[in-house]
Amino acid sequence: MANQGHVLPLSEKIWFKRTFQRVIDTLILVLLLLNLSYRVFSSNNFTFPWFLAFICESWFTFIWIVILNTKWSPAVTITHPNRLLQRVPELPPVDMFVTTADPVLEPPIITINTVLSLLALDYPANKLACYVSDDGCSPLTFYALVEASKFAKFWVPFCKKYNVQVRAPFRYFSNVAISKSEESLEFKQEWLQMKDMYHNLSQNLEEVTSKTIPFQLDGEYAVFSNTEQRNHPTIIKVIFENMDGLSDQLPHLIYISREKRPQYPHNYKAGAMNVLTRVSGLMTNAPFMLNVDCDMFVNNPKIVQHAMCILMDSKSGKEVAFVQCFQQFYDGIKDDPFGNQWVAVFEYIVRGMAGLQGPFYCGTNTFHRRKAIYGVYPDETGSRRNGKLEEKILIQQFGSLEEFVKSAAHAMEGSAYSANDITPSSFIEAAIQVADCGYEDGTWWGKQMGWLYGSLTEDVLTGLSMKRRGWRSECCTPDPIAFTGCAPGGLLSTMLQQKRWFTGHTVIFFGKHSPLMCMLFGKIQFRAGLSYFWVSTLSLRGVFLVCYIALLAYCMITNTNIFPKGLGLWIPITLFVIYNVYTLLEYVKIGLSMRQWWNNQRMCIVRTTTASFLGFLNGMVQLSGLSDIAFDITEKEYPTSSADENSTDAGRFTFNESPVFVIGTTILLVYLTAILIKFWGLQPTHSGNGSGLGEFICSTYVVVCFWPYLKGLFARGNYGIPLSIMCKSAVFAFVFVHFCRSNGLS
Ligand SMILES: O=c1ccn([C@@H]2O[C@H](COP(=O)(O)OP(=O)(O)O[C@H]3O[C@H](CO)[C@@H](O)[C@H](O)[C@H]3O)[C@@H](O)[C@H]2O)c(=O)[nH]1
Ligand SMILES: [Mn+2]
Repeated sequence: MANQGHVLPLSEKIWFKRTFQRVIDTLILVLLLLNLSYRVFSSNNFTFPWFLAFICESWFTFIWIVILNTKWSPAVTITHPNRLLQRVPELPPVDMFVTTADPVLEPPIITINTVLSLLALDYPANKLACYVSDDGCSPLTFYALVEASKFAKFWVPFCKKYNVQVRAPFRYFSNVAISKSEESLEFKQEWLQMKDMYHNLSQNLEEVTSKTIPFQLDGEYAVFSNTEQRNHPTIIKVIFENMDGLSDQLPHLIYISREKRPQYPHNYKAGAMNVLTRVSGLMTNAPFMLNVDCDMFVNNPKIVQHAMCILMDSKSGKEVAFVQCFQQFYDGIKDDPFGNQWVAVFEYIVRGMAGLQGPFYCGTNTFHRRKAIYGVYPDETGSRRNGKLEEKILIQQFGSLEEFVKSAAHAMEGSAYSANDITPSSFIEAAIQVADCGYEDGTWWGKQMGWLYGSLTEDVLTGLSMKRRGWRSECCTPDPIAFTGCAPGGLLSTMLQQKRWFTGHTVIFFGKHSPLMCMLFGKIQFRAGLSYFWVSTLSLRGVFLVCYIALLAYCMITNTNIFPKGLGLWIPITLFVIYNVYTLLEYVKIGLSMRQWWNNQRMCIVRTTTASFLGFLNGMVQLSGLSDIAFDITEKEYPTSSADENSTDAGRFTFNESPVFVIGTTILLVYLTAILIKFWGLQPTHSGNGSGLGEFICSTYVVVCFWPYLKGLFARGNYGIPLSIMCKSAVFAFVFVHFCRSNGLS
């Protein structure tokens, strides 16, 4: 039986044929090139705006080449967990990491739902350990976890007995009703019992949260007294231990709040992940690690088996550093009004990358190979760097705790995991040492290994550095989907999230781990490296688009043109039409609506001019060392029954005084002015070519994209743009228009 497993592959990778898409992709590229050459050869039009347009359009053409390259040969990896099961004695252990950082923005009830879904995975419990990192140092989170582990003793057996699919109780009970008559009486009774227990649990947490002094900080909780979020010693608590190593019990559950001191940078999530890696290295040292954000619960309980099919595949699995599952969301607002669900991006871009050296690391829903995180090269066997496993070198790299260095050496040699007869709690003291904020001083942590520091998108950076060493990655997309999480609730949190990402991308793009450097000096392949430009230029696109949009407005206001007249105009027009029809078809093909397509197109313009542009500026500030940019945590909302009452308005744009709204409002005001100037014939007349149809179509398109802002100008309350934003934008718009007119008339 075991033999059979070796003969049949655990996973298979299939590349799709996409002839039609390739033809259209190429056609669009040809049109873009045609447009550029037209600009070069019609030199009689040569002016500064014409030149700027040429630069921007060259950039757009370059981005199209990046996209075309990325989408050219998509692949899907099919996994066969049933074959894996024939090798049960070989199933490797997996350490599971959950990060949370703020009990208010990330309510503990959400975190414990994620934890419960992990504890209930269809995988031998003695091979799993769940570590929760709490950067909020919150007794509430700890309390919630303790209560959750009590509930888990009933919940996990229930899920396994009835083969429940969604094992995060809040989702399970909100989706499933037991009306079906074919269900057994026993099931119905147990179901009601579980529902009751979960209800009590969440009520209890709600009550505790609402009190000003939730509970006395004594006994188990005494360690939390006199702590501040940014100033406290390490707290590690083993909440549950699978003492006897039984496969049908519960996995270990461990709470960690790493030490924080004001004078030490804590490096946000990357710092937390590195502490988790070290603490788990001491306690369980599993060769694989699963990383999820606190809101990303398991949607497919067999996901570990699927991922192991890829990582354990005897043929190609050895070079895979990480397995990435798509980021998908539950209860996403219909038709994705804020463009934060990324469905088409995962389907086309990430799948496209999967056909090259693999998808980028998205920060959550990822299975890592511990060895790869430790900075080993894929072909290194046993010995590491210079061929020596010298302890001195290892101490320099991994830090001075001997116990940990030994565990790391084991992990790197890939020596068989010895069933741990020592339980996690016997390592607490050592674990506290490696969670110290000074432990990493002078070591390689965050620089050459572990989660890398310096960028707010530690995920992309860390993934790139592994690719640089020659590792690959794979997508794992089983049915049902692996994990689902919580998309940002509104326009503002979406923009702030994306601004953070784009700040991080800017830093990566200009840093030593930029895709270009990885291509030149690392083992990342050419096309894979080029596909990384898709992510890492997301911020730079803001600069070019803002320039282009400003240029168009300039043309309208000063009655000049950047688009050709006559026959030449057909090039951009054809391009515009084909591009839009083509992307629409792409959406329809994967079952998305036309509305969603339009929302995403619109948000692409809004996002790029706002989040990308600001992200770029922020990134520049960070690179210049002027100030450090903080990681703003995205708020996670726990669905309450009152939430869907106003669901019809859920997709409406809401505004507030945040400066992120200034750019959009300014663009809108400038364009409205420009169009008015054109209609009232206030444009200066001169002998040259005036602005024409091309400029007019584009301006209309921009205004249509910012339509929700236009409505915001006249709406009230949350839906209206606040006066202060309008005033600031009006000043900017006035300055711009004035500048154009004084320049254009001269
Ligand atoms: O100091 C911090 C800040 C954040 N987090 C955790 O990091 C995760 C991601 O934070 P979130 O606010 O949800 O950010 P998102 O933008 O939704 O996250 C995406 O983008 C991040 C990079 O910007 C990645 O780290 C994430 O994994 C990825 O899901 C959450 O679990 C947080 O608890 C910490 O542990 N410590
Ligand atoms: Mn998130």
